[in-house]
Amino acid sequence: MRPRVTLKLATSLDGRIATATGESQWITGPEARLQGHRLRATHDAILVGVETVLADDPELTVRLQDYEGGHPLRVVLDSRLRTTATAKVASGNTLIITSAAPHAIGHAEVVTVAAIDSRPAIPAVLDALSARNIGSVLIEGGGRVAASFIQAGAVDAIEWFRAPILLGGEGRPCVAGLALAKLADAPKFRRLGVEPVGDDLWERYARV
Ligand SMILES: NC(=O)C1=CN([C@@H]2O[C@H](COP(=O)(O)OP(=O)(O)OC[C@H]3O[C@@H](n4cnc5c(N)ncnc54)[C@H](OP(=O)(O)O)[C@@H]3O)[C@@H](O)[C@H]2O)C=CC1
Ligand SMILES: Nc1c(N[C@@H]2O[C@H](COP(=O)(O)O)[C@@H](O)[C@H]2O)[nH]c(=O)[nH]c1=O
Repeated sequence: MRPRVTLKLATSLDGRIATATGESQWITGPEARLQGHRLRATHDAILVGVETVLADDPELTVRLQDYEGGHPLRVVLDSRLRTTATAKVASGNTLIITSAAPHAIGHAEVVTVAAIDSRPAIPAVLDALSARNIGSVLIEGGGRVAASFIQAGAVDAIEWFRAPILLGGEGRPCVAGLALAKLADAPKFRRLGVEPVGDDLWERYARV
C-alpha cells in the first residue's frame, strides 16, 4: 500500500508560496507555523523539492515544546543531485531521491528511482517510501513538487494555511502548472473544516 499523502501549503490570500525572488519566510504567522510542526509530528516523512532546499535551507524537524517523539524522515526530490553537503538536510535522517547516478551527500541516504521526463516518477517515489515503512508523508512544497503529486493523483488531503496578504501574479504559485485543458478535469477536493489560527485561516480538504 502506498503512503497517505498530505499536501501542506502556507500561502498568501492569492495562493502564492513566495515572491518572484523566492522569499517566503515567513508568509504565515507563528500560530500557523506551530500547527505546521504539529502536522509534522503526525507524519512519518516530510518531503520537499530541491528548489525549496536551495531557497530555504530548511531544517524540516519537529520543533514543539515538550515534544519527545522522533523526527519524521526528511525526503528531498532532487533529479540532478544539487543538494549540497552543507545543507541542513544533509546532516542525516534524510533520503534524497534522484533520477541520476547516486553519489554521497553528507550523511543523507541517496537512492535512484525510475524517472518520468528526467525527474523521479511519483509512483516510484512512493514505492521507495513504502519500502522504508513510511505510512504517511507531508509534502511541504514547493509548487512544482505539489503539482507533480497532484498530477499523479497522489494527494489525499490538503492542509492549507492562508495569510491575509497579497503577493500578486509574479509570486510563486502554490501549485505549478497542471496542464489542464478542461474545467471538468480539475482535481476536486471537499472541505473538512476551516478555522482561524492566529491572523491566518486554516482550511482542511480531502480528495473527492
Ligand atoms: N510557503 C510555502 O508553503 C513554501 C514555499 N516554498 C518556496 O517555493 C519555492 C520553491 O518552489 P519550486 O520552485 O516550485 O520548487 P520545488 O521545491 O517544488 O522543487 C522543484 C524541483 O524539484 C526537483 N524534482 C525532482 N523530482 C520532481 C518531480 N517529480 N516533480 C517536480 N519536481 C521534481 C526538480 O529539480 P530539477 O529541475 O533539477 O529536475 C524541480 O525543479 C521557494 O521559493 C521556496 O521558498 C517552498 C515550500 C513551501
Ligand atoms: N514559508 C512558510 C513555510 N515554509 C515551509 O517551511 C520550511 C522551513 O522549515 P524549517 O526550516 O523546519 O522551519 C520551508 O522550506 C517550507 O517548506 N511554512 C509555513 O508554515 N509558513 C510559511 O510562511
